[in-house]
Parts: sequence; C-alpha cells; structure tokens
Amino acid sequence: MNAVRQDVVKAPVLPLITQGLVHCYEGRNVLTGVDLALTSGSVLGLIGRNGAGKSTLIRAMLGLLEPLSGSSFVFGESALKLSDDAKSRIAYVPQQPEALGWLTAEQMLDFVGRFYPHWDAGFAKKMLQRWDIQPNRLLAKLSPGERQRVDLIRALASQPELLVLDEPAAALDPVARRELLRELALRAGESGTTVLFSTHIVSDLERVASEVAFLHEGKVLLHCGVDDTKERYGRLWLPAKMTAAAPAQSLSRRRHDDGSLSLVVARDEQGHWPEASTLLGARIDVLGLEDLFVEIAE
Ligand SMILES: Nc1ncnc2c1ncn2[C@@H]1O[C@H](COP(=O)(O)OP(=O)(O)OP(=O)(O)O)[C@@H](O)[C@H]1O
Repeated sequence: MNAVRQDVVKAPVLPLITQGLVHCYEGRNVLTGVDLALTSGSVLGLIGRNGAGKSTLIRAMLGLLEPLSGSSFVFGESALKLSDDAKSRIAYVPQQPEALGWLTAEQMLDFVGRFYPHWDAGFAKKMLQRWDIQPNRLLAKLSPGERQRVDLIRALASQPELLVLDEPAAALDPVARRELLRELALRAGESGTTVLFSTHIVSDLERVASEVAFLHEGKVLLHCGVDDTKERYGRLWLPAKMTAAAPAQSLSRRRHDDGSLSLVVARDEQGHWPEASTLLGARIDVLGLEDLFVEIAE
C-alpha cells in the first residue's frame, strides 16, 4: 500500500481578525460589515471622523462589546470567550481611562502588575519618573493627560504581544506624544509587538504606523501599507462637460455646484492614472495621507 504523505501547512494565527462586524446603537447603524486583520508585528493606525465608530470597532474586536453580528478572534480565540492566557497577552488603553480613582498611581500599577506574567516593574517605575507622575497621588486627582500617561505605562509595562490604544495621544502634550510614538516604534521593531491605535493625528500615524485603515460610513474603506499610499492616490478634477469620461472606480466622488466632478482615484499596477486624467482640461493632484483622509471622509 502506498502511503500518501500530506504536509499540513498551518496558517499563522493572526493576533487580531474580525469578519463582517455589524453593530448599531438605538437603531442607528455604526458598523455595517467590517473586515479587518492585523498580522503579527504590524502597527495599524485606524482613522475616521468623530463618531465614525473607531472606539466601537476596537471594543468589538477585543470582545468588550457584543456586536449584532460578525466575529472577532484574538490569537485564534473567539474575542467573546478569551482565555486568561490570551487576556494576559493583550493590553488595551481606552479613550476614557478606567476608574480605580481611589488608588494611587503606584498602587494601581502594583495591583495590575500581579495579573501579567511578564510585568516590567522597573519600566513602570522609570516611566512614572520620566513622565513626572508622583507615585503616591490618587488617580482621581491626576489631570486627564497624567491619567492617560499612567494608563499607557500600565499597558506598556505588561509587555503585551498585542497593544491596542484608543486615541492614545488625545490628552498628551507634544513631548509625551513623541516619547509614546518612539516607544511604540521600538516595541514593534524590537519585540515584534502588534499595535492597533486609533487617531485623528495623521502625522502621528505617518511617523509610526506600517498600515492604515480608514473607517468610513460603517466600513473599512481602505486598508493598505502607509508607504503604499505615497504618490498612489490623487484627486481627479473633471470640468462639467467631461464628467461622462469619469472612471467607474473611485474611492469617493463629489459633484460641485458648477457641475464639475472631483474623484479620489488610484494609479493602476503600472503606476498610471485613469485615462480621464489625460484629457485636456482635466487635472490630477497627488494626495498625501491627510488630504486623502479629508477627501474620502468629507
Ligand atoms: N453606548 C452608546 N449608546 C448610543 N450611541 C453610542 C454609544 N456609544 C457610541 N455611540 C454612538 O456611536 C457612534 C460611534 O461612536 P464611537 O465612539 O465608536 O466613534 P469614534 O469614531 O470612536 O469617535 P471619536 O473619534 O469622536 O472618538 C457615535 O455616533 C456615538 O454617538
């Protein structure tokens, strides 16, 4: 009998993946079918306008909110039924720091640290000093920026494999913001930490993220490498008499009062813009990441 050898090639387990996520609040759709996956060691910047659903998506991806439908997996486990082992490999910093206001910064970090097998107490102590947080002050008495710093120290000291930050820089001053970004880049580069962070600050995203995802009207409209966005997208403007030549494929299209049309278009595989851009009277402007975001989200 011939034995047939079958090599089973196992797909790598992704740190975070979500499929078909749908959620609504009070009958209003917020997420309308989000698919998103993070590969190991990537740093994904999630952007979208106020109220686009970034926090909702993050919470649903981590199993902190049960979506209407769809599924999320963290390290291969259903996000809604995570084991203690999986939980100890994740750190999440919400937009609004969690309670525990009756503890001092030092007490909170000592307490939380007990739950993490790789807790770096030396790092926590060093960062409290560096970020000028008095260890014996009650969390309730800290300013929002100081409170956010303590939460970031908590997340980083646990040495997570997956770090999820909801607008981590919102309350930070520029110096602390720079230090945080440097720390994120270091973690991703040296320890292979996978990072997901939401932000409105496109320059932060460009500085540290390897990938960007645009959340718009309940869906991820675009998910690509940050470097891939450079020189790749443009705003094509067509005067009113030429709008019939507009390409069918575009990321957004806007009709102006004078009948002219603006579209966000991409270069093809060979690096060419859509043919309409070559017509006399048409205009194409290359978009940087921030302009791309504004054009798509407007
Ligand atoms: N618990 C809730 N009950 C009802 N509506 C909610 C609730 N949480 C969020 N929403 C609404 O859902 C939408 C998405 O909110 P979400 O906080 O996820 O957006 P976001 O993209 O994180 O916004 P921002 O950038 O302003 O932080 C908003 O319109 C918000 O008002």
